[in-house]
Amino acid sequence: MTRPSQDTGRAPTDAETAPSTPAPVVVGTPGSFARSVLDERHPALIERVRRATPYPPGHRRALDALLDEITKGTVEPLGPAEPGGNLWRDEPYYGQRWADVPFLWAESFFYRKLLAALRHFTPGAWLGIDPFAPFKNAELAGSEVDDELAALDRLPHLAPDEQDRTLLLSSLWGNRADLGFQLSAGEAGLGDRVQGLVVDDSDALWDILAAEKPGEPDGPGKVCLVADNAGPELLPDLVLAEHLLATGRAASVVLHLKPYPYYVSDATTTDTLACLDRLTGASGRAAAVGERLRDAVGDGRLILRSHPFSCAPHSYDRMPADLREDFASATLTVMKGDLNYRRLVGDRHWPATTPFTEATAYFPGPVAALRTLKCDVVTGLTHATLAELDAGTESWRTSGTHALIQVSP
Ligand SMILES: O=P(O)(O)OC[C@@]1(O)O[C@H](CO)[C@@H](O)[C@@H]1O
Repeated sequence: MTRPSQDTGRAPTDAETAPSTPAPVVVGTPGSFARSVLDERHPALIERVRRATPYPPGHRRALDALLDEITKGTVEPLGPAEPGGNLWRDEPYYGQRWADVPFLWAESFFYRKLLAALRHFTPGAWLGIDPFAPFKNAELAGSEVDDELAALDRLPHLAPDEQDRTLLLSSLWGNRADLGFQLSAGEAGLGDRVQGLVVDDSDALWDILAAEKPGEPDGPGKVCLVADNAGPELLPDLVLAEHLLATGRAASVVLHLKPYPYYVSDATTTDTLACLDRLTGASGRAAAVGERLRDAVGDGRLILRSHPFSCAPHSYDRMPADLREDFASATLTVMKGDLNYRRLVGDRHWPATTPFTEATAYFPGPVAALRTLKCDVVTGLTHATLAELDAGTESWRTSGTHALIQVSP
């Protein structure tokens, strides 16, 4: 029954009764981005994983079964003996077609099932083995990383505000180093970066982080940096973290990592230690930054945290109290990457001009998003920017050629 409005006694309009948040993105029909991830990216990934490591017959059969399930079957729960499987027991999607469940949930569960197939959590010889390590290691060892590290030697020749901007943009564009996304790009490779950002709130970001603020004699506070991909993304994130510490923008940085391998390239503690080794094993400024980061871990100014919610199939509006407390007590939380963006604003069909501040209103403190655009979800665009983007290349939302820096103070 339609209830009359309390103020006027009249029946509410459609707009007044409409839910304030749009519908979640579901995997959906062929042709959608979400469906292409399930139909193309995940099967290709299973094949890559199978080829990268000499898995024994049981593992290979389990990979076959997973491929079969995601391409032909319905969502099946984890096996009864799977360690930690109880965390996934009460999910509402078992027995449904993969195409019919929320995209965010489907992807997360796919990665969890992949780890189960490879006995990642099962005591024994394969416990804790990262199936994505061969890709991550090759990328970290690559000559492109050598070039990026060598470029750090030029940094002191820049003015301080240019140093800030260079390191911020390097962390932002590092987000293209995402092997899942590169799998979808295929042989054509990644398109060129577009000059300029679709939203650039970097001034607001630096204002929040200003080293000396009138009326705040306590000095800098804590910055939470919610990491995304390992290797070529995590390196500039770590360099940025060191810059925030060295320039007095942060007294401490909490680096949020994944507790286990996830979304192919997502950074774990192991990946972070590998990056520190890569830095200290370089020469010049990169090595010095690496040493300072090691010291910062040692004296508690760089804190590595891996909360289980970092691999949860939910948006951050469902974060548990201890994580909320961490973000609430930070001067700024910086969310890196596309998946964190989806989880921050909610993986929903937002009109692209919905204010970012509105979509993140629940967040317990100032929050910034640094992200290259690799999925359909976006908020905070002006009508003019949206019109311009829609008039240009069709795939601006998903091609990783566009990027944004958004801040909700
Ligand atoms: O979070 P990241 O590494 O920037 O990107 C993750 C991603 O590659 O995976 C998802 C689809 O599988 C999308 O959110 C995006 O395309």
